[in-house]
Amino acid sequence: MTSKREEARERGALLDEKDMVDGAVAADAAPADPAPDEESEVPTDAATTARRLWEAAAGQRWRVVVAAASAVAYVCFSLAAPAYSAGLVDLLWANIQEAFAAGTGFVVTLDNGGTQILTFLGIWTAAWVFYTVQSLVMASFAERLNLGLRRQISAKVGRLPLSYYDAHQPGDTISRATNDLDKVSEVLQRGLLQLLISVVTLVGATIMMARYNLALTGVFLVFAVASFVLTKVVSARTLVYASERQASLGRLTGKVEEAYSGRAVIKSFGRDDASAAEIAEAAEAFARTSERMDFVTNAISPAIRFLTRLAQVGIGLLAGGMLVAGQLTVGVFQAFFQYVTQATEPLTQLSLTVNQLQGALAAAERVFRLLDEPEVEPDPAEPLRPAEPVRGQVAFEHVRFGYDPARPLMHDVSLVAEPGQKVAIVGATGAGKTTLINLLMRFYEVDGGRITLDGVDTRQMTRADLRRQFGMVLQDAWLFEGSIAQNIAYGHPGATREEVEAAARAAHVDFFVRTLPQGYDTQISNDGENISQGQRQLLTIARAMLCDPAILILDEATSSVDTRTEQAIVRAMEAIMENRTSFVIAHRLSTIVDADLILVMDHGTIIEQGTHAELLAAGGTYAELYRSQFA
Ligand SMILES: Nc1ncnc2c1ncn2[C@@H]1O[C@H](COP(=O)(O)OP(=O)(O)OP(=O)(O)O)[C@@H](O)[C@H]1O
Repeated sequence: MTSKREEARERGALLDEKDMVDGAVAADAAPADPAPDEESEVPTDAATTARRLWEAAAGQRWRVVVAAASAVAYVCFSLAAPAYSAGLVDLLWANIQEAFAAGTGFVVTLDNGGTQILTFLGIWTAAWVFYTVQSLVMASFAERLNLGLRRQISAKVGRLPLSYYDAHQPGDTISRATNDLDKVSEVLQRGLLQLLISVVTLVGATIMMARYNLALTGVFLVFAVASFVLTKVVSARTLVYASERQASLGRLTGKVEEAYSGRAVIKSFGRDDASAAEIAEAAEAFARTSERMDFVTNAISPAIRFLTRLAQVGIGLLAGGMLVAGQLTVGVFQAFFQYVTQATEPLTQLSLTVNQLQGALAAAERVFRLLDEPEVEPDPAEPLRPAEPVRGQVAFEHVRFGYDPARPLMHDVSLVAEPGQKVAIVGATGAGKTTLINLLMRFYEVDGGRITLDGVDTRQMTRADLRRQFGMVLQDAWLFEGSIAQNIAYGHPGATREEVEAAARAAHVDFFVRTLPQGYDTQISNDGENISQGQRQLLTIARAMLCDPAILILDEATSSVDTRTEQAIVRAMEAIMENRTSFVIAHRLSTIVDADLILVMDHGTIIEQGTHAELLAAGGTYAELYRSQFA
């Protein structure tokens, strides 16, 4: 949607020059920083978030159970392999020595160690199979959970009130359905079971070591505790740096987005250099935080590896002595080393995996926060409908409203638009013209009083029923990617080509469409950038024509179109208003002198209402405005 500032910039006669400049400068200076706690890497309530994720996984939980069982089986087989290899190596060693003593060569057969070698291979194959099963099952679990959450988000955004969108950047909401869910999925796939595997491996390998030799295990444990403490300290720093990096990335993308969307304003105010400098500064900050983050994460693994190598050297020296003294066999010696290697791997992983899990829980928490946002009031269970055909009588009865309930904007607005009347709304920028329409369409709910359509309170109708009675033609003519015919038929997808063309003719846009090489099949790209502002508006008039609504809301032609197009728009609007109640947000008083009712708004309230002649005779604000424009 075009921003208020852009709309204000485009408007003509009633626009205050100073507001326009202020608005544009404000656009330039608007902060785009995300709220710092929005992208936190630490969940505020990990237990609740984990429980909710578990609840969200209803129907999929068996997958976690299967994956966890497979993971444990994988660890058991991996731990069994070195122990089995100890016996195998000793057996082979004994057989080799025996063969040498007998002066015969040694050839492996099924009887002298071959069966054991095959069994050993079988153990590793089983470990590999279980690892593959857990990866596959966990991947499908994570993606299905994600799909469910993504569906919930997609349904949720339709139920969020517009006030939510006023208070949140679009990027934030999109980020919930993309980055955050991706993070949850990735960590669930790799992190969750990795944690289980790490813990079970560490404990299991240590027990196996202890079965062989307590002294050597003691040496290992000393180094293990030292590595664990080191990773803990480093991972705490990583969390801080990760949050800083995330925040600086948010600032950088915010600045780039701002520079992109505001490029015209930035250029018109000659602020290119300032904007580029801000981006460069944000990029510099991002590079600095990334550098710190990368250094810490990259430095930790070699540091831990150094410690584990020290452990291996220490254990090697000790175990070598024991081997020579005959306290250890060769098989046990090598098996012990395999356990040391198996147990040190989780040590480097553990703290970082915990960090990742925390980050994923924080991401999931943000997703749940979005899902918990208050929704629009549900439609009534037994909705009312105005009698068909809808006549189009609209009444505001003592309406009270404020975007922020603490700061009321409309105090007591009453008006009646009789069927078929043309109602013009005038007032300076920010007077509340759009707000009146927002309430009429129930984009926002009134705080007091009521609005009726043909005598039925609009809150007793479903929003869809209510909005079906309205056609809106806004200055911000929204077109989507598709053909011109599809764009015209947007509110009436089943319309035939003849109906589309008839609507286009009535909206005086048929001639223009026919000049295009592909006519009605011309594709509109990138929000209609290949179509001029005036033509876009004519297309949206044709769109409204095709729906044939009882009531029309028109935002009058802008001053940004040429006189011929403007005349076409005025003619099209006159045609579409015929025999319908219409609300016209007027920017030029010349076009509304024939209105049946003129509402003059100021500070959210209707300060005068009547016909042109009545208001002129009253000699109030309208009369003054009219004289200032036509004096
Ligand atoms: N979504 C919103 N959230 C909070 N305040 C808003 C919102 N939209 C408008 N306002 C405020 O409500 C008041 C009336 O705004 P409104 O958009 O109705 O004026 P308008 O007469 O249509 O102005 P313009 O001619 O510039 O479009 C203004 O003070 C505006 O700042």
